[in-house]
Amino acid sequence: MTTPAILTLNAGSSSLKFAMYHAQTEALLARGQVDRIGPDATLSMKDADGAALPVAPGPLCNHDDAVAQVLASLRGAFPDARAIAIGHRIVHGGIFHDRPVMLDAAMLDELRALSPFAPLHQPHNLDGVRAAMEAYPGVPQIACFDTAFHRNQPFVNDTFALPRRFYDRGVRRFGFHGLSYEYVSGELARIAPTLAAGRVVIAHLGNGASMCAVQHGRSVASTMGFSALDGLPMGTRCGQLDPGAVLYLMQQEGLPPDEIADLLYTQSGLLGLSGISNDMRELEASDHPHAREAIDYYVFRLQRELGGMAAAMGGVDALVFCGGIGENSRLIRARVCERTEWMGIELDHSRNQDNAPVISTAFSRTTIMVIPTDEELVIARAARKMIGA
Ligand SMILES: Nc1ncnc2c1ncn2[C@@H]1O[C@H](COP(=O)(O)OP(=O)(O)O)[C@@H](O)[C@H]1O
Ligand SMILES: CC(=O)OP(=O)(O)O
Ligand SMILES: [Mg+2]
Repeated sequence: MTTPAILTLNAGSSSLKFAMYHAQTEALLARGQVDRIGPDATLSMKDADGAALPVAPGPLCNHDDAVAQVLASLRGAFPDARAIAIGHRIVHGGIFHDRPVMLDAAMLDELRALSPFAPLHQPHNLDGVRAAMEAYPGVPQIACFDTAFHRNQPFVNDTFALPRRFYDRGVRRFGFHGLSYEYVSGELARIAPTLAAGRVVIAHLGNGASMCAVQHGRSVASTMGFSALDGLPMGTRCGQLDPGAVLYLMQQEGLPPDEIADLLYTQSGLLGLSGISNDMRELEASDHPHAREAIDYYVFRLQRELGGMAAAMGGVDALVFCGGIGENSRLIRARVCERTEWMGIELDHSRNQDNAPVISTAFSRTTIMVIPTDEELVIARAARKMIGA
């Protein structure tokens, strides 16, 4: 007897996250990741209870290697599983895709043309697709877009005040992290339908970070814009930046475009400000003044953007934290909620310390929640639906 399975792949610039689900029951069978793809890469895999599973030995020097070793590890641990669909996280779906699509050669060409819009994500996402197509010829491959959730935002959040022709050419705000927002909004609708029908701010605080204003279940504003650089500061990305600063780097400091891209994507954010680490745990543990200032800046920007998201909806009924920092950092959550009583936000410090699902006081006008996100499950559900499993 074979087990029909759905695989999900989420290929980042230096990581590959994956999961496998039972196609009929949607039960998680395994999840894992390859970190720091290259000579020092590591591959780990766990079962649904979090117990470590053995992985295949072999090189993890590039994305092709990583996909091959992941597939070999899954085959080794689940010899009876048969992949009937593979779902992929694709960061950029362009201006038209507001839902998942089946991948074929023409669609791959269309998505490859979007690589300049997301240079640090899209090419790797598509490398993952190619490697999976070669390993599983004939198995349906489904693209799930990070941009889809935001595609029907109002024009005022979709555009920049540039001449119109650039909007028509796709210089728009795409939002990103949409799979996470879809999961968290869905969970909120399940746990607290009245709140989900109102005005919700979701803060996705991982290595990449953004906030989204979700009203009546629909994205109306978000902090990430044209690229995954905008909005909140992140592990290594700058977040909101005056375009004049980029002009200065080009014109006065003479930095070529590739170096500027590297600076903004990989040397800025928490890492750039602290000079110590991109990892919030390390910064929280450090007593270096630059680590403290990096956290101060992070919190300050979060508070400013929170005010902006609330303003976009005329108020806020629920604030939801997710992502590695949002789900785990008591310090960041507590500090973001400081001096926010004017917005009706009142944190219950002991619930926050306990990492409780609801961390606001009984008197808080705004409910504050922590909902662990699950982008993989959103991808698996979409793939299942696409093939009619
Ligand atoms: N207990 C914790 N306290 C503070 N930060 C944490 C904690 N656990 C994880 N993080 C932070 O979460 C971030 C990674 O988020 P995650 O969502 O796992 O990343 P990715 O975007 O790669 O999926 C890192 O900055 C890490 O330090
Ligand atoms: C779109 C984006 O920023 O994704 P990540 O946070 O995974 O880098
Ligand atoms: Mg992430």
